[in-house]
Amino acid sequence: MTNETWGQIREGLINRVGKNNYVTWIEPLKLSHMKNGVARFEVPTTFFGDWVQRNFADHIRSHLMTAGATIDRIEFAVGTLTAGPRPAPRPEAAKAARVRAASEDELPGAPLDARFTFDSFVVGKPNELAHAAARRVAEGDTVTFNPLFLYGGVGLGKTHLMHAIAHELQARRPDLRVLYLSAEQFMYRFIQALRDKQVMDFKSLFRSVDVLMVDDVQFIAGKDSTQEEFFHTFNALVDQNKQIVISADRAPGEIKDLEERIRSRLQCGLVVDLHPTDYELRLGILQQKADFYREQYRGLVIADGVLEFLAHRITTNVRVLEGALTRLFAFASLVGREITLDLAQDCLADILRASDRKLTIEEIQRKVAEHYNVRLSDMIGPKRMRTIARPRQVAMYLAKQLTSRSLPEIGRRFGGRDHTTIMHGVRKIEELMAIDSQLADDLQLLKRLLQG
Ligand SMILES: Nc1ncnc2c1ncn2[C@@H]1O[C@H](COP(=O)(O)OP(=O)(O)OP(=O)(O)O)[C@@H](O)[C@H]1O
Repeated sequence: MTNETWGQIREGLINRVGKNNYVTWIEPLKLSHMKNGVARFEVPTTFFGDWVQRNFADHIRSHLMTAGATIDRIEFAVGTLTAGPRPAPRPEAAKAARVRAASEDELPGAPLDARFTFDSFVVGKPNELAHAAARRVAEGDTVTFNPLFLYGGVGLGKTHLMHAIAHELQARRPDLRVLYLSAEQFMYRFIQALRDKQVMDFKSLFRSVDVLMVDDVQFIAGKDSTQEEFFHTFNALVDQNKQIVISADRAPGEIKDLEERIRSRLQCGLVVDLHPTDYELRLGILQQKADFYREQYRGLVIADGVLEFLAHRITTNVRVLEGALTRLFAFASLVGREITLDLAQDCLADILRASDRKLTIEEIQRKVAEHYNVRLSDMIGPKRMRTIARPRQVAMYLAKQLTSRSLPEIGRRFGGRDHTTIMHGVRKIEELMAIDSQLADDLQLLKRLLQG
């Protein structure tokens, strides 16, 4: 394959990586040679090569393979043409390319996943506020809250919502310069700019955007100079009334080793929580994905009750839920069978087992404390009055019933109590349940809440 042929086929990558990324990172690549399963591209800077390697090499490789080439590896080299008819670039040309790589027109964003749109985002009680706030930002008209801070546990849709905002903005307001990247990529770029003595370029690039979206911001906690730079970028953009969207796995106040001034700035806008999914949301997501798979695997039948079973049993996170459904459809199509409950149990045994194990003693303590309106710290503390000791025993009982932890392990999580204390608590609750219907009802409710 020649560089000219590459020039013709590379356009197909626009759909995979998005227009911005295509122009910034794919177009400047020159194919220098392709032999022995290695495709080598010429790039303007080492940073450029590293970035493309990390973010787009897999896409490029699979694109080349689709075009009929056999490629095991993609390599990037700075301005060295080792084969082919093109002469090696002159130093001025390399410099011009470097300047272009950092010029204002190129945004160093991460690729957007085309599947993460508002259309494919299922809204339920746990995420309705985050969704509404994201929609508002995606209108791109006025900056009402700055920053929008989205947080929540693993796999609950933070990245999905951020990509959806970016897609929507690109469609509605193509004039806006929207930059989405992870906090890790922000740091990586910053360090690279320091190393290449291009900090001014870095600063002006990040200050020139209209919307900045930084995913997983907890990553920069404890990284002093990155935090410092982030803080200045943040302030400069807020001063210009440019929209910022941030995501993290926890609330700003709970991110350890984050400078106080950054924490307070992050709290200035709207902080919204993506709560753990509930049964209805999980079922909604499964139904949407199942519709998609029915299209892909025509003729496959999924028995009634299977989706409900999965929504009930897999409560960890949406990524696991999706993975389970993907595996189920793939497996059923391979063996040519209907997707029944039995098939699901067989095929997903490991996921179902892992999901069973996920309930933690901390969650039990939290739920019980909430239910009885006592402090979480009292669950592990020393207070002996009945209003506190009884809920604590309830939590001990549930920990024994709903987790596979041993009595000494449970004891350790209840403030280092002895296993005999836990045993006593469990027995006490068993006795009381038989005579106290209110307590029996409480336990039933708590079990239901905890098991999803
Ligand atoms: N409400 C939802 N509707 C449809 N799909 C969802 C929803 N929530 C999450 N997902 C899907 O679950 C997967 C994980 O979501 P995402 O990557 O956005 O999670 P995250 O919160 O960013 O997780 P992490 O903390 O690991 O970065 C994605 O495939 C996403 O499309």
